[in-house]
Amino acid sequence: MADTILVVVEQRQGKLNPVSYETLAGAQQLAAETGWALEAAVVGENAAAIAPDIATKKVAKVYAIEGEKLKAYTPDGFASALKAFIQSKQPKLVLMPHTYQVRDFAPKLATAMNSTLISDATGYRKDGDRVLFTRQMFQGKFAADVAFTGPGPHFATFQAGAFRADKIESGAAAPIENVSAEVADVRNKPEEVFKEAKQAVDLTQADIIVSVGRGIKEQKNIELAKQLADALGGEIAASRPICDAGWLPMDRQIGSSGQTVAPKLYLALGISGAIQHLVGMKGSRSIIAINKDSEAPIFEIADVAVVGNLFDIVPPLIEEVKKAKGV
Ligand SMILES: Cc1cc2nc3c(=O)[nH]c(=O)nc-3n(C[C@H](O)[C@H](O)[C@H](O)COP(=O)(O)OP(=O)(O)OC[C@H]3O[C@@H](n4cnc5c(N)ncnc54)[C@H](O)[C@@H]3O)c2cc1C
Repeated sequence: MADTILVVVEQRQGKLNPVSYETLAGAQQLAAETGWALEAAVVGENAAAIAPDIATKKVAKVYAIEGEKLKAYTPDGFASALKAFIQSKQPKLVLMPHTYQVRDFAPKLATAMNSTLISDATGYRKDGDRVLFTRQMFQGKFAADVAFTGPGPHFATFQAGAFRADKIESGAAAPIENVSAEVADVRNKPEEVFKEAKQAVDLTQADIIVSVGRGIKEQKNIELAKQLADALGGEIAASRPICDAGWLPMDRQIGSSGQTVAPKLYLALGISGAIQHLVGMKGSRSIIAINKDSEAPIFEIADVAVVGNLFDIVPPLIEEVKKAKGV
């Protein structure tokens, strides 16, 4: 077995899913700590068009795996092509972003290889020679460090926000190898690509998020946070109690049972910082928290901690943002 980490990045319809960069950043970190080589693979139609971008990200090699039976995504097609490829390369570890598509085919792939998948990991840690993967248990009440046993290749997926995409290192253009996929029978009939309901927002793509918690007190006060989000050109989001109360739609919830985000700026208004919330936003590049309780746990991860009453702070803040933007 080669001392190699293989990252399978995700492309859909010729576009790289940006969470792939986060997984690559995590894999680069792990490769640096273990001394293992890092390679990447892109699968499906247009893989060869995506590969050059990945080749600039400090990887030793990129494989573009294409084939007639991979033109449309199917779990059978992807699992079969990757099984043949991974069997031929024998990496120690295969890492993937925990996307809808990956959750669809990765269990099948790992099982087909008599291997194990640790899914939705929020990070990893080295323990001597072992690499432990951290994942939530019991609906986010506990975080467990999980280790692989038995021979590899082993499979793990990383949650969105587990690593920061902007930490990815670039390198000299790595060689690209085009691989003609070996695909066994595809039993699935490709359907239209899954899209979330139209009204659903994809907060993972937002640069700025203003998030409200129970400190906002009443539904009518949500408007204040919306005004701040609008002034900043950001999206509004919330902690679970706000969505449970129906003050904002469920697709705006951040946390272990909501979305995981990593915006450039996360502004938390009256959010205490329960672990179930933190796991959904701790990867944000910059966190500003406004809370009247100086002991609020959110301050442990905040870059800027503002202790005070949000109703005193937010209205003048909106005015200052508007002034600075010349609105
Ligand atoms: C299985 C499970 C899954 C969960 N999943 C999620 C999830 O996905 N997302 C999530 O968010 N939670 C989740 N939770 C709930 C989580 O445990 C917390 O209860 C929740 O995050 C708390 O929300 P909050 O911070 O808005 O409210 P609180 O904990 O009540 O905090 C309100 C904060 O506002 C501050 N405050 C009050 N008034 C003001 C004011 N005027 N100005 C400034 N600050 C003020 C207070 O000091 C306090 O810190 C989950 C729980 C469980 C058990």
